[in-house]
Amino acid sequence: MHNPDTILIDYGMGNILSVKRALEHVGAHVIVSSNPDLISKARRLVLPGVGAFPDAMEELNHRGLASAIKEAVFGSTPLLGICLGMQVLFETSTEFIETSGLGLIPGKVTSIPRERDDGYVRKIPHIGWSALYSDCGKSWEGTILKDLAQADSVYFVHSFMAQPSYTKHRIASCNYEGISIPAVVGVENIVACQFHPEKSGEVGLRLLKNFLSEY
Ligand SMILES: NC(=O)CC[C@H](N)C(=O)O
Repeated sequence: MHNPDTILIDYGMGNILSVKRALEHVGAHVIVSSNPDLISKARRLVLPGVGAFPDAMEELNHRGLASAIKEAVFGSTPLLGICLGMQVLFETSTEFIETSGLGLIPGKVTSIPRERDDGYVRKIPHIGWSALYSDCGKSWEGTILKDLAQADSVYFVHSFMAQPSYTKHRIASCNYEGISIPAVVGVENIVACQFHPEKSGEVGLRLLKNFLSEY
């Protein structure tokens, strides 16, 4: 039996319902909350997000959620960040204007480069299914990717990419028109994915189920 009470953090930045439905489908008892007290005491947290980085940070800060999330994470609460909810875990982003993030993962968020060395211009945003592969041959045991196969595909929608400062924090990447994009990162009790597990069919659901069992 999974420990109940996964708190899905509501900070006004989209896609809450589809993430809630997907988590419930794999057996989670989900509470949607924007209450800093509840969040700082959660058993497990999910931080979703769609939109722009500066807006997300503004919401997290003025609702008192940035400090609640940090308190929880420093107290070893497992946290899953999804898409923009992954990017805000990093130190800074250059989306629109350089903005500080939560700083829980060393590294920065920068735009996906448009120009390739051979002159080809990438389509931005990166929208669609891309295959995951292990970074530096790292094992996926004990992570949200447990039991997934190399080259299983997941659904991405983004123009920016989060780049961990340390390769040890990279768990999986995808190759988008010749550039390697970090797709899953992990630091201790934090794990985060750039793609949308709630839009990634069976593979996405398996990954959410792994979050409940492994974290
Ligand atoms: N899908 C999104 O909300 C994208 C998040 C972020 N603005 C990015 O472009 O990477």
